[in-house]
Amino acid sequence: MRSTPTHPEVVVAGLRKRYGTTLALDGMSFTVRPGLVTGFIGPNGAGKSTTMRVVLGLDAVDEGTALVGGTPYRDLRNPLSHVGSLLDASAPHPARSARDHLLWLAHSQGLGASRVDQVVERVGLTSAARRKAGGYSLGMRQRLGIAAALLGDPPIILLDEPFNGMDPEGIIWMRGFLRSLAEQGRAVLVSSHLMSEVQDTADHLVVVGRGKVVADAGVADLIAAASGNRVAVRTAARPEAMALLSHAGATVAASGRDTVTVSGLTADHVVTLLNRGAIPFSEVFAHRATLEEAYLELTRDAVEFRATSPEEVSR
Ligand SMILES: Nc1ncnc2c1ncn2[C@@H]1O[C@H](COP(=O)(O)OP(=O)(O)OP(=O)(O)O)[C@@H](O)[C@H]1O
Repeated sequence: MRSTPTHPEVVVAGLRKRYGTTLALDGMSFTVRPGLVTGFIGPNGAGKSTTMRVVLGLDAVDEGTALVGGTPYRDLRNPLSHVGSLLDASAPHPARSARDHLLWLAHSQGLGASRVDQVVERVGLTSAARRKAGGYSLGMRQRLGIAAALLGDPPIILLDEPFNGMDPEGIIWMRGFLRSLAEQGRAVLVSSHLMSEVQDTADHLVVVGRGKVVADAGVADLIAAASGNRVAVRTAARPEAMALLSHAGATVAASGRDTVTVSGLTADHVVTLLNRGAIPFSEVFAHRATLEEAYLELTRDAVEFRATSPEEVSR
């Protein structure tokens, strides 16, 4: 049976950390709550791995606190039964099998072989568990790392880029697996630099850029915020429609093959203007952003190199 601490949460508050001239963490603050998969997402170098290392007591900070179940990680008496983590899925000794690796870890925690067999089965490695880990694919090493994280049956799980190296079948498995961990009441933090990896899995998103949080919200709220009050127009006369609406004071952008997204005007106003200008259109509808768009918008200033879209026109 799992012993759950009273507050199986991770609370990160005001973390600041500098590596030489690089400010890796610049006031990073958020909470990871039980029963939810929290996606920890941001471009490369945003500070995700550093934050996880700080939470796990592997890196010191210049300022701020990171608490696990109300306690700094280093003060936990039996840490692996509180927090399971996957930071770097480098293989264990290549000549050692997954099972032997896990047995060694389990013994260090006073756990027996039956727990090893349970976690091996849970991550779908049973048929490969007695093979040498040196021959494992990256996806199999990720599963082995997750099995190790689960050994102590912790209520908090931190996984850094667990989708790395997984094939499509592995990704589908991983999504369902993360959901099941949250449904068991665990607090699950999963980092990724790709929104597509976490969008069907996460309940909550902490979006980071340049060492700090740029959005901390439920998935639906993020989409609503990114959608704004924009209107989309489908038209065969896109250049004319863009010129007319832009002239009327709207901010317009081309999207898809034949669509213009418009902000600054109501749908009624857009229809009136298009009719008045005799510009044909097949549809005018409320624009709904995708999570990917929301993410790109939020992290726009945090990405060092990004190609600009030649289609974008603003007033
Ligand atoms: N040990 C280190 N020494 C020097 N700089 C570091 C070190 N670790 C991280 N950094 C720098 O700190 C910043 C944050 O890095 P971090 O690895 O935490 O980002 P990340 O969001 O996990 O990125 P990625 O998705 O690429 O893993 C980066 O600019 C990185 O180069």
